[in-house]
Amino acid sequence: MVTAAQLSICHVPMTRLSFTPTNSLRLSSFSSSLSLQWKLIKPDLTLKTPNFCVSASSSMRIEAPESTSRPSFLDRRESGFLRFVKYHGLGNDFILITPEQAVKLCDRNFGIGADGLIFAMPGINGTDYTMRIFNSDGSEPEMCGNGMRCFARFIAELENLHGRQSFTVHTGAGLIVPEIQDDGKVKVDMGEPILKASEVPTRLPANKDQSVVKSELDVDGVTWNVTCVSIGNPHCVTFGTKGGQKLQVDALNIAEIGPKFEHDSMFPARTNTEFVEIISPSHLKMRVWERGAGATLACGTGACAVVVAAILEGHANRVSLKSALLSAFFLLTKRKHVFISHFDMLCKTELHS
Ligand SMILES: N[C@@H](CCC[C@H](N)C(=O)O)C(=O)O
Repeated sequence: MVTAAQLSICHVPMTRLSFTPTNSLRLSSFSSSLSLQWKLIKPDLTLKTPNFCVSASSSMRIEAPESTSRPSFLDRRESGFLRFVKYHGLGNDFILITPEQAVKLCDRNFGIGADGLIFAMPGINGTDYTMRIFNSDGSEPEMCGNGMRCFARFIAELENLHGRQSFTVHTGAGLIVPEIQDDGKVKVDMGEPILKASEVPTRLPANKDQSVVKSELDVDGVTWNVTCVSIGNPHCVTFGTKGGQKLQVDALNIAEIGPKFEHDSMFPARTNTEFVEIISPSHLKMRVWERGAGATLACGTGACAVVVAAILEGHANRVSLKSALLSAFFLLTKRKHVFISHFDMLCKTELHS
């Protein structure tokens, strides 16, 4: 279930970027605001800038967002406090804020703590909204599956939308149309997976059809079999080493091996990496090392990439994440699209081909 946490953050009135809670997302000065505030955050017990302080005190509480007749939960504020909202999709967590509050707060010890920071912005190219996401290292990925599900819920809360809804969202990976179901859960058509090596992108030698499927990648003297897929963002999926034992993902030192994949010269844009254990032909287990965010509990684009790679390598059609909260499967139909959706503690990934 996607839940929300609210963190009260001590706010000292800002000279340049004062925050005015609003329902409107029509804002134009976001880019310059972001670059200004990005530099202001320094890890310290209490973060202080001339404009802003984040107190690591006991002011955090977790609560479900209320559904009231009030116009927006962002409008509810106590004097001297700003409300930030944090959502997670299966533990893959994000701070959702409006551009006026553009501050990097992903630090787990001295900020709110999150895998990424998402900006809900005005739509461009005729879309309803634009989603920009920043990894916890400050890099900007093209797309984020769980982030898009959280984004859709955030927009629904912000705009007081109820029932079945869908809207168009511009992302770095193009147009995405999340669908909020009647029960509030969000399904996202993640589009057609990209397999062409140069577009993933990867420098690994491609097969005749230009894809990199079950290819060899040397990492620290060990040869891994990998399949490279872009779900708008780059993924390297491995089911194990060449001629090695079946991968046992719980035993993997992901903090050691993950960065080596991420920064391998074969991946000019770095890569997200999914390590996958074949539990049975109908059940896969995955751990992910995310580009720019490290080990996370779940990854929507990663789950889609694993499903695609499993099909291409002929392994299986079900995926479960280490968090044990996620089980994914695919369906084959006429459109070659992958979908994620959320059913209580189940995240469904489907490949429509
Ligand atoms: N966790 C996300 C992916 C976030 C972006 C990723 N770290 C990247 O840099 O591509 C998901 O749910 O898809």
